[in-house]
This record gives sequence, structure tokens and C-alpha cells, in this order.
Amino acid sequence: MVAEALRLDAVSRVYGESGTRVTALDNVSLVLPQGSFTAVMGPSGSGKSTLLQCAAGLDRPTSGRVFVDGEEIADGSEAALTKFRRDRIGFVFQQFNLLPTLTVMQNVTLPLKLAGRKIDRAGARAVLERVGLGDRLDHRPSELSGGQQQRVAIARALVSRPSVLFGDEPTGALDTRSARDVLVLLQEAVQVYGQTVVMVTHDPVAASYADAVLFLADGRIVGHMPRPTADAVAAQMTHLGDLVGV
Ligand SMILES: Nc1ncnc2c1ncn2[C@@H]1O[C@H](COP(=O)(O)OP(=O)(O)OP(=O)(O)O)[C@@H](O)[C@H]1O
Repeated sequence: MVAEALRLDAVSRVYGESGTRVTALDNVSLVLPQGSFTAVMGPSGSGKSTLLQCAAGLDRPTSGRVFVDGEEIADGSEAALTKFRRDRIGFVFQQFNLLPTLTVMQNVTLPLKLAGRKIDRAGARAVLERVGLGDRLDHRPSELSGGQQQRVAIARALVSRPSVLFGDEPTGALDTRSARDVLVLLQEAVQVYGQTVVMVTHDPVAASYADAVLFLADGRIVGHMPRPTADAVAAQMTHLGDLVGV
């Protein structure tokens, strides 16, 4: 039996008041096993980012429950939620979100510092070597290419050994080759290191690196494709677009 890394039980997220109400997530339930790589796709506005934010504890569902590694995301204070995220969640954004004044090494060790954990420089160096940046430790983000910056962001997300690594279009700002490097890295995190990765993407090629694709439309899960190929994903997206009229 493979353990569960992520569980959503009937999660809904409603924005706004009556009149402007938007149901961004509508009663979504899912279970992802440890060591899986899942892509989340769907038309614009289908709820992909909201799903990721609720699953990662960056946003609170209106109703329903989220479990990471079997433990429910704290429903308590902001501080408790922050601790939960720091201990269990890694997040990679489209725009890297590195701190420009810090070096590569400082960026990567910052989460450990903020969490009051021991700074394991050797561990951080090993992760940076793994992402191919072992010789760039003292560089600033502005001295790196977009692909290299995203690899720093991935190293920063991996250094605290999160239960789940979330990516919100992590290849969205990269050229084809850099995107491929990042996707191979995420695949390796899953296949070699047993990490669990959940990635939102608009790109069928990026999605084809995952073990499975979840399709969202109107805040609901409307499809699941194991062993995706780029062509099959593109065909399914066209079909979804026809269904929801985009
Ligand atoms: N803070 C917010 N306030 C009000 N409505 C919101 C807010 N965030 C998202 N929404 C709405 O919730 C729905 C889902 O948005 P979400 O960003 O999750 O979609 P998405 O699938 O990630 O879209 P995209 O592919 O365009 O990034 C949309 O209708 C959006 O307008």
C-alpha cells in the first residue's frame, strides 16, 4: 500500500458575496499517493490555481478538508498554517519569486532560517548540485537565466524535504529547453527521491511529463488521464474547451 500524500475531501471555495458569487472549486475530492507526479489542467478560470492554493494551505476552502501526509491542514491561526506549510509544503511559482539581494545559497537556505531550523549548508549544496547549479552558489538571481532561476526556486522548495511540492505553471515563463530541464528535474524528484509533485500547466507537453493528468472544468474534476501523451492531453483539452465554450 502506498501512503497518501494529499487528500481533498469535498473541498469547495466560493469567492465573493451573493450577486458576485463565484464557485471556483465545487466539491472536489481526490487522493494522490506518495511518489506521484500529477499535472492539473483545464480551461482558464476552471479553478486550477484555487485548487493548488487550497491544497497547499495558501488559501482556505469555504468547506471541505485537506490532508497532507495524513494530517489535516490546520484550521487554526495564521501562524499554525504558516508552520504547517513550512514543514510540509514546497511551492514553485511561474515567476520564480527569488529575493534579488540574496545569493543562490542564501535564497535556498532562507526557508530553513525562517522556520528556525538548523541551516544545513551541505544539504543545500547537494540539492543545488542536483539541479545543476553547484557552481553558482554565490551568484545573485539577476546573474542567472530564467531556467536557472527556476531551478534555484525548485532547490529552495526541495531543501526542507516537503511532503508535497506544488508548482503553479512552473514552466510558464521559460523557453522550451529550460522548461524541459525543469520538468526532468521534477520527474527525477519523484522517480529518484520519492517526492510528490502537483503541477498546474497549460502546456500539454509539460503535462506529458507527469504520471497522470487531472482535468478541471467549472471547479470540478471532469477527467483523469494516466500515462498522458502530449497529443492525448491536447485532444482532451480541445474537447473540454468545446464543452465549456472557451
Ligand atoms: N480572489 C478572487 N476573488 C474572486 N474571484 C476569484 C478570485 N480568485 C479566483 N477567482 C475566480 O475563481 C475562478 C477560478 O479561478 P482560478 O484562478 O483558480 O482559475 P485557473 O483555472 O487557475 O485560471 P487560469 O488558467 O486563467 O489561471 C475564476 O472564475 C476566477 O475569476
